[in-house]
Amino acid sequence: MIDTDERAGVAGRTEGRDADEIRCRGLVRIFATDGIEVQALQGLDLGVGRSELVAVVGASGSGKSTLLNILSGMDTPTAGSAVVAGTDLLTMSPRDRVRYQRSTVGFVWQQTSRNLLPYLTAAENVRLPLEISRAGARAGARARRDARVAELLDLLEVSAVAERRPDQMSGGQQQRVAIAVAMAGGPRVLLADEPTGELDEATSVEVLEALRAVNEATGVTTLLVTHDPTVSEHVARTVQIRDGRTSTEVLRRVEVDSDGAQRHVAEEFAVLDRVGRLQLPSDFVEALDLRERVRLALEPDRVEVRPDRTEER
Ligand SMILES: Nc1ncnc2c1ncn2[C@@H]1O[C@H](COP(=O)(O)OP(=O)(O)OP(=O)(O)O)[C@@H](O)[C@H]1O
Repeated sequence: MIDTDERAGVAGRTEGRDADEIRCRGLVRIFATDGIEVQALQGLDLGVGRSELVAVVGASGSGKSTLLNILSGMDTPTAGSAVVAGTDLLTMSPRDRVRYQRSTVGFVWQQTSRNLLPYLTAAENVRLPLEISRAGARAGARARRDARVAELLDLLEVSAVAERRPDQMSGGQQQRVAIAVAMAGGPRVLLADEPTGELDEATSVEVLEALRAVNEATGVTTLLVTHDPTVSEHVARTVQIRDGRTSTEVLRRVEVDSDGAQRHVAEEFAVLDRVGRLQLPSDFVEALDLRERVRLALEPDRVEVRPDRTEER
């Protein structure tokens, strides 16, 4: 839970630093169908550091899938910039795109059918990308590939179902095998789209913990998108998208008090973009009945936002 209701603006971090493994700046994606334009992303800024694990949350239609489709190289933004593991996603050639999708990023999707081949066992599903990738060819010896498959299944704690096909596994086991498949090629970035969308609460926690374990063990930069706001209880950084832009961030850390007891502290921040825009949380807007115009005042240590009551006078 959020300990405090005070939401401080953080400048710069979400905007992305040059060293970030995922860096989106002013990302815009406009869809035009039947003469109607939808702005799915409206100048989104996001930076994810190397080896960081970040959850992006947002309501339906907020732009999560659009963002992930761009980061996975399946869609191209209308404007802005997106650089992932040194690859500029706006300028990459078709050949770069194939290489990017095969070796730079790994994906886990919500639907098992998109992650795993139904007629292969867990071990065969994990072995497949190794056999078709260059890394696998270099690794050469079959024994080394087998060792890699065993290592990944062990890391994801699914060794016991190695010889089972997807329909003989639970939903949580299927998603953990899917993470092993995504990690097989040794990607620098792991992208997960609603990886817990079809799972019950307990199994969702199990899959989130598996993603965290993989992130910690391998240092793969991990970004997952979900509509489930409770994900912030399991990851150190949660970024909220509202109307195609990042609006708030929840940062979670462990504090140890003088008696050695551990306490989880979560703080929510408003995101300030490069040109000074921030979105006020809707509950703040409603509480003070803020509409159209507000009054701003610069105090020595803060900026005040007050309702404009001019018309009431
Ligand atoms: N191919 C498309 N053509 C037209 N509009 C689209 C297309 N893809 C997405 N949109 C629109 O863009 C907006 C953002 O969609 P997106 O799928 O990214 O949201 P989301 O946050 O992933 O939602 P959900 O959780 O429901 O999947 C929505 O208004 C959606 O209708």
